[in-house]
Amino acid sequence: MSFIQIKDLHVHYPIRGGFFNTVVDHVYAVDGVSMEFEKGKTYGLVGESGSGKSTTGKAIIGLEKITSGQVIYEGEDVTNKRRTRNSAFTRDIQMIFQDSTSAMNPRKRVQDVLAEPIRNFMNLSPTEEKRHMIELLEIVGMSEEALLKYPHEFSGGQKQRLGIARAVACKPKMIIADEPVSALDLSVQAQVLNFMKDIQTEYGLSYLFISHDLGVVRHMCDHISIMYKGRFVEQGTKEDIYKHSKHVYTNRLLSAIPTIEPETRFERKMERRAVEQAYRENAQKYYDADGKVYPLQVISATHKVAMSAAEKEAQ
Ligand SMILES: Nc1ncnc2c1ncn2[C@@H]1O[C@H](COP(=O)(O)OP(=O)(O)OP(=O)(O)O)[C@@H](O)[C@H]1O
Repeated sequence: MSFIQIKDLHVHYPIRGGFFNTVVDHVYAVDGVSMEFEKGKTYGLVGESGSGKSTTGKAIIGLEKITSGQVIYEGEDVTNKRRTRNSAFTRDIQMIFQDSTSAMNPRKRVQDVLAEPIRNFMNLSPTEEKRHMIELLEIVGMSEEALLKYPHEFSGGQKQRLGIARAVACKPKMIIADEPVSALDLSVQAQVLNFMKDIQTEYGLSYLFISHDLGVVRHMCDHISIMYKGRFVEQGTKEDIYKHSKHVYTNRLLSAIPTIEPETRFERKMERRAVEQAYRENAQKYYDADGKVYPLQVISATHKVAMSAAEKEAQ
């Protein structure tokens, strides 16, 4: 049973121009995305740069204005109260970014960074607050001394852990993780990912895991949505996506996962070439959810949509 539903989400950014700086067009960053989240599951959102992944995550949590669509939380429409103080949605849904420190004030010590969500959402005495902060640091494998340090005094992996500590401070139900490990070394990536899995079990968390890397997503996610030009072109379980993908676009992302086995390297290279060729031939077309390819209708300089059902029928 899903506890969050996203219905037909659109985020369009106006493009201004001309002498009077009027709106001349829009960037259709997210263009009709729907998804549902169940408790304790991990959902992957994958696509190449500019496909609209971050905008989707930020729109869900309320950091981007929604042009149209709905966010339903525990049966209630929270579309217009996603960032209101004291709302359950604001407390329960947290976000972490590629560089967690960019979301932390560099002039604040860790104790102030962690205290912020605690003071906003939990009514604790100063002693309880300190105890809670120490517990949070323990959960992310750090000691009490970290409380008096500044964010720049930590390594990349440690900063990501601090970002996670802050995100879980108020026991959220879901974390939207936008490329949480892509700025880290491979070995540190594995540590942070495994750690995220551990706290998921401990807190019963759901994740929306945003990444351009299908290799990382395979490690983490139960359900995967492939995003292309602001829309989902394919959605399914890990099995559906990695074993039975239908899309030329998904195939292209899959073929980009590096292999370390020398015996399959040559076949993979040839496979990649064929997939790349198929993608190039169809790059200007729309990929239907069943894997069929249709011409795009150009409706503005920046926006192209799929043909209507009637037009497909006529094809
Ligand atoms: N504030 C903004 N104003 C105008 N256009 C924007 C704005 N933010 C994002 N966009 C555009 O919206 C589209 C989607 O951007 P978004 O950052 O969501 O993509 P992404 O898939 O997360 O890419 P990346 O992996 O590089 O972060 C892009 O074309 C981007 O240029």
